Amino acid sequence: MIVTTVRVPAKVNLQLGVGPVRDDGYHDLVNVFHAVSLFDEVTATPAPTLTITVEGPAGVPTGPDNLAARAALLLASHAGVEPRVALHIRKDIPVAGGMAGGSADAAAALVACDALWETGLSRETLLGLGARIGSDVPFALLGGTAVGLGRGERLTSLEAAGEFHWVFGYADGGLSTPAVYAECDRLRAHEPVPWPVVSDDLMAALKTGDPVALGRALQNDLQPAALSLRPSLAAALEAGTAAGAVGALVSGSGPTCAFLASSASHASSLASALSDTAHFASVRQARGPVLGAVVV
Ligand SMILES: C[C@@](CO)(OP(=O)(O)O)[C@H](O)COP(=O)(O)OP(=O)(O)OC[C@H]1O[C@@H](n2ccc(N)nc2=O)[C@H](O)[C@@H]1O
Ligand SMILES: Nc1ncnc2c1ncn2[C@@H]1O[C@H](COP(=O)(O)OP(=O)(O)O)[C@@H](O)[C@H]1O
Repeated sequence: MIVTTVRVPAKVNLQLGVGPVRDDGYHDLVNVFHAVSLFDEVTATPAPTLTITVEGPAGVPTGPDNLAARAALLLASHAGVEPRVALHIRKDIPVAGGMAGGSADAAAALVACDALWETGLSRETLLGLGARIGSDVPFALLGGTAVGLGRGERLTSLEAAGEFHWVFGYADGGLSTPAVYAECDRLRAHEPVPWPVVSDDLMAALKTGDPVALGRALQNDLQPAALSLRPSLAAALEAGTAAGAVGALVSGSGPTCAFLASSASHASSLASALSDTAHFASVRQARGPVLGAVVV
């Protein structure tokens, strides 16, 4: 029996510039995605009907609202095949953590089902189907470091020199992405919201691979909203800075905190210092950039 397993990374947003809310309820973004070495795995096995099983944290739906199920159904209907597949998801990416775990699983399911059903869809078609599932899904297919415009789905890959070393502080309990965008709108209701532009400092830091410069250039317009909804994040970020992180920010819509280290060994000592605090449910070390969804 053919079984296909796809490994797919989490992301952190190096820059998340959020423009005014659009008529369709979405926000135009400058979203600089960076894929990091925390992975989910999706295994596709032939089965009479579509089923989803999840290994790992609680709180992930196993019905048609699982993003991997939506991906399998969309691909089947696009390719004109029956969605006869059992998808098993091994989760290591935090749920509702601002690291795009659900989007990652959708991207992995697209790649796994395309391989299992031998539908041979082009990369462009998979990216297009991904964008219909969620704004972050195309990046999980692409990986690396990339800037996403529009909702975040119009991607251009960026060259990044070398490797960056990260520490992630997972929280107890997630934050809802729509709720964080709504809080961002509420906080900015009485001020002009400029159109976001790509940060020159960030682009320069990526070209040279200098972690200190990258740390200074990290920027997340959703961070004030995440902190407003989860005030304890302020002290959590401060703990990382106090422990020597060269950059500290909320990952996307949060509540995961991302800390940049200056080297692999610095990341190890930072991770162990943060593990000794009470700010995080767990602390993980990772490097980036890494590849997007790949068959393993
Ligand atoms: C904030 C980010 C940063 O990368 O991700 P997370 O940190 O949550 O993982 C993304 O913009 C989340 O992308 P994704 O989770 O795919 O969002 P979608 O399913 O497309 O949209 C969910 C909801 O988020 C809001 N949304 C999303 C994208 C966008 N450009 N503007 C928005 O306002 C809308 O309220 C939308 O209904
Ligand atoms: N495969 C999946 N993994 C995780 N969450 C999923 C998945 N499919 C659907 N969801 C739902 O999507 C919500 C947000 O998931 P996730 O992508 O992990 O968050 P975020 O957008 O913050 O990165 C979850 O709370 C869950 O209800």
